[in-house]
Amino acid sequence: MSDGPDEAVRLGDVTIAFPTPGNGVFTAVEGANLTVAKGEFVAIVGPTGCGKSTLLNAAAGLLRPAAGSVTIKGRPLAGLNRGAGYLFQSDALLPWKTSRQNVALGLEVAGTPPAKARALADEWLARVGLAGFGDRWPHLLSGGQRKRVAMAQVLIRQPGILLMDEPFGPLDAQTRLIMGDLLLDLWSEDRKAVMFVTHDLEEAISLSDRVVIMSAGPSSHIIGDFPVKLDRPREIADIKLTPEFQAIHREIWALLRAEVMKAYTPRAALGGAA
Ligand SMILES: Nc1ncnc2c1ncn2[C@@H]1O[C@H](COP(=O)(O)OP(=O)(O)OP(=O)(O)O)[C@@H](O)[C@H]1O
Repeated sequence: MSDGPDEAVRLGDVTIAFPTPGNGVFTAVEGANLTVAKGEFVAIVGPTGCGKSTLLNAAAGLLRPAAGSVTIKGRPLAGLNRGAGYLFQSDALLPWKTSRQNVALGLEVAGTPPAKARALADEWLARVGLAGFGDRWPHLLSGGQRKRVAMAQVLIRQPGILLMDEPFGPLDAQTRLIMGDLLLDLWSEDRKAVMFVTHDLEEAISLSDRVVIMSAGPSSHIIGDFPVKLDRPREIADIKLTPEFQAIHREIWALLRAEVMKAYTPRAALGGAA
């Protein structure tokens, strides 16, 4: 892959450590390498607590690596990654604002005249399947509807890269499928780069162009990088039934399973310190 302009984000030999009580240090991620090209949808999967969110937060500029580099389109990231849009497990809807006001907020803060921001918010609400819900308060929306508003809130700002951390985590299985299809529909319109953290391997494969696997922590790093050559456009429920999907699932699970087992095995049993 070429350097710089074709890259949305590159994490080069990134190490991230957290202070622990008593002047200790906990190295969550060590020497992680990951490049996401423009237009590429990359899923990051790994055992619980391995450092997926930590890596995403480094790409967001929310965490500063102790060693290594984060570059955005070839330029070193200094401070927050302002070209990124974030979607987390819990949404950031303000309860005292309507759906329309929540979606328009980012544009208004950036200086778009309120009337224009609200008109664009209505357009985005329609694109996420919530036409006519502009006056609805967040507490009157279902979990899936709130997630749609949150998606519109992020996408309306036309981010260069989407950083998603288990965005559909709290939703029921059917709603997750529907939201995955919606995400793919919206993504296919202009193919932004996406870093998508999930613990769900099926979700990772069905959405992405590449699945990267992190080792069990601490000092987690990337141990597998699998291209997903499934046809697009994809209908998630259908694609999961194909032999191609099942073959790649088997291949990745063989690696991931071993890491998941390590994450549940006491360190002493692995020969490390207790
Ligand atoms: N601010 C912090 N201070 C200390 N330790 C932290 C901090 N943030 C994360 N960690 C630790 O770093 C490791 C990686 O955490 P992280 O949340 O990135 O994992 P994850 O793979 O996203 O987990 P999960 O799948 O359970 O959401 C964990 O052991 C966690 O306890």
